[in-house]
Amino acid sequence: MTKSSHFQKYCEKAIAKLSEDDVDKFKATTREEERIKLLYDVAKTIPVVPVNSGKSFDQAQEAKINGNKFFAAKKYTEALNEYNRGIIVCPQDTDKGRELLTILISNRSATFFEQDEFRKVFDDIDYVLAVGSYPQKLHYKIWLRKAKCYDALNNEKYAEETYELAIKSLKHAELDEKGLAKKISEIQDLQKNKKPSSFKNHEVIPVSNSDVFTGGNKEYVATHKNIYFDYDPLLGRFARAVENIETGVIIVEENPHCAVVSHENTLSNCQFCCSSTKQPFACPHCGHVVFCSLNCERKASMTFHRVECKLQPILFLSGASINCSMALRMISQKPHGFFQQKKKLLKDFLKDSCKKVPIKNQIYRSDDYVTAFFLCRNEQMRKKGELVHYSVMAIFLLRLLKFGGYFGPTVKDDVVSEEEVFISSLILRHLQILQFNSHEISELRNMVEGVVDGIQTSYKSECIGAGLYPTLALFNHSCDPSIVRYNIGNRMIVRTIKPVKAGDIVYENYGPIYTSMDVDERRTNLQERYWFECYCPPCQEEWPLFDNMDPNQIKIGCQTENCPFEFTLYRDDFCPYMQCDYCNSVVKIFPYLKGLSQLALLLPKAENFYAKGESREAMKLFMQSLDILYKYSKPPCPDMVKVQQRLKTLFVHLGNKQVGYVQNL
Ligand SMILES: C[S@@+](CC[C@H](N)C(=O)[O-])C[C@H]1O[C@@H](n2cnc3c(N)ncnc32)[C@H](O)[C@@H]1O
Repeated sequence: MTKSSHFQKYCEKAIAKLSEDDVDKFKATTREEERIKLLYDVAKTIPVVPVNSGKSFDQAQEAKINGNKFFAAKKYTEALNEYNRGIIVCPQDTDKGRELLTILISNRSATFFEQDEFRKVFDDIDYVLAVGSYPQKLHYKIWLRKAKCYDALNNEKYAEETYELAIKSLKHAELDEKGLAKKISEIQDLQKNKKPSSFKNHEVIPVSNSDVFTGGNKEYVATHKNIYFDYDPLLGRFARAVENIETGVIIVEENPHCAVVSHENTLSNCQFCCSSTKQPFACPHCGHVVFCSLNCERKASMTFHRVECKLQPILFLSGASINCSMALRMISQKPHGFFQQKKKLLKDFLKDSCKKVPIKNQIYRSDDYVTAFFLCRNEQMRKKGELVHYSVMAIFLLRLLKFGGYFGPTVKDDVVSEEEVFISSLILRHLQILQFNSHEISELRNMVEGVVDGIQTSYKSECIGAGLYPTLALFNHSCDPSIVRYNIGNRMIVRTIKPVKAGDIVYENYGPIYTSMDVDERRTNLQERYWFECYCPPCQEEWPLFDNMDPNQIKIGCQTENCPFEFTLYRDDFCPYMQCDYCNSVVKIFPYLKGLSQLALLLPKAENFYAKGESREAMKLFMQSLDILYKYSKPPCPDMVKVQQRLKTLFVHLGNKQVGYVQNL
């Protein structure tokens, strides 16, 4: 929750109404449902204030006029912004509104045509036809535009058919005889005098090793076959490597159990898949969200957005955190019958309360509600009184669901049914789960239009939303992690950022990194946010911050199996042999220095590719360099950090990217 949110203020006010007796009763509760029942009357005093739909015919009309002016002046970016704004706010509940919408979309397709964005022209024409109120007299225009796109893409057969369609549609055009003849001859000229198109398809960068998961993990379907999940009473569940895993390997590719776009990004990123879009598709009923395709619009409208259309702006305006939106989405994305059916199963599971390790022989899938339901809540550590705030929030979210029609049109706000109590109790559990398990969804943004692939350009990673990834949520934290994450849409991709040996724990990172935050701050941060004390090597051994690392220092591990001893050498001051203080074995230093000397050639080459934006080549050389660094030395080491940083940048560039980001359409 933001510091000064309305909700928080109302929440404090409501909680202040509780008597000491109420608080004691609350502390004595053992079940979420009891907590909801106990607090409903107090929590229902928090107002649910309806927000207007965000649709306006006049604003849409104004956007069309502005857009047309920009189009005529060949200011296509500005024209697009206006048409997009008009499309989002245009009402769709009257014939007049739908007709205006189709004209806005058609005009936008003309703008995309001028920008050689032919795929987008096709999508907009499909959109016009799906809305269905485009004036018949104008139909020839969209067929003609579509035919020209086929021409530009050298698709002769479809171009021919579509030109014919344009000619046929001219019978509805309101043209006089002379105008009609002129148009027909114009189209026939286009058919006859085709110039070979110079348009090249953009290179599609492969974004993941699609072969990784074929024959992959049979139990945890989103992970690489060389990962398994272990359990320890102190650490809970965590990931380990079955076999050695090299640097750069994708070890998790996971769709979210649920994902939410943050408030600031609802007009730039698709509500359904979180991808940024320059071609928004509108919700027919509200002007508060966008979709990146008709397909996403339909999938959202048939599931969560059907209910959230009315309630999401209220939730955002309340200032509640994104975890609250996710706790609600975990419900709104399924019909309430689904949870009623699961009720008995969940209650049976809960009786057997230590279901920490997933039930053997069951497939662990991120779309399975039971999987999400049993994610870590650190329930033994939570003080009962702390749940008062979460319970009040769960009741507010339940009331929003009622307001949005989740339980049907006739439910009352001032009373709560058993079914509603059950749903609210699930929300209360979701809030606790999300506190420890949610992940940011991010994209790279570059404000400079036109610079796309040069890695050296100034992209900034921005959080666009949050998601729950039940497989990734099983990874424990280290301040020196084994992985880097990025998103493609709302899909999470996780790659190794160092070589991992068979049997090693594979670590995630929850925010604090040893190179940029000192140990006390990291430990405090992790304790406050995730409720555990960090004992990773950087915390235990107090590794220095990157700025304090000595570039002349090299650490080498003793070669005796399982011996933890490390030698520290200095580049210009070393002896050929060293003896281990721990197991007394003697280690020859020369092979290590020889191994590391390969970097003198490799790293400048890698940097050169990196600077030129040749990311594939740079990636290969940096991965090779990292393997050498880990083979012949041990962290902390400034070269390792630098190479890992480069690799992270290169990997993250394979994910979501938005060029020419425009704030607030
Ligand atoms: C996202 S969950 C990770 C999976 C969790 N271990 C489980 O059993 O489901 C985060 C929680 O795991 C535990 N955890 C994560 N990293 C840890 C670490 N390095 N040491 C101890 N506990 C850790 C903490 O309880 C933390 O709140």
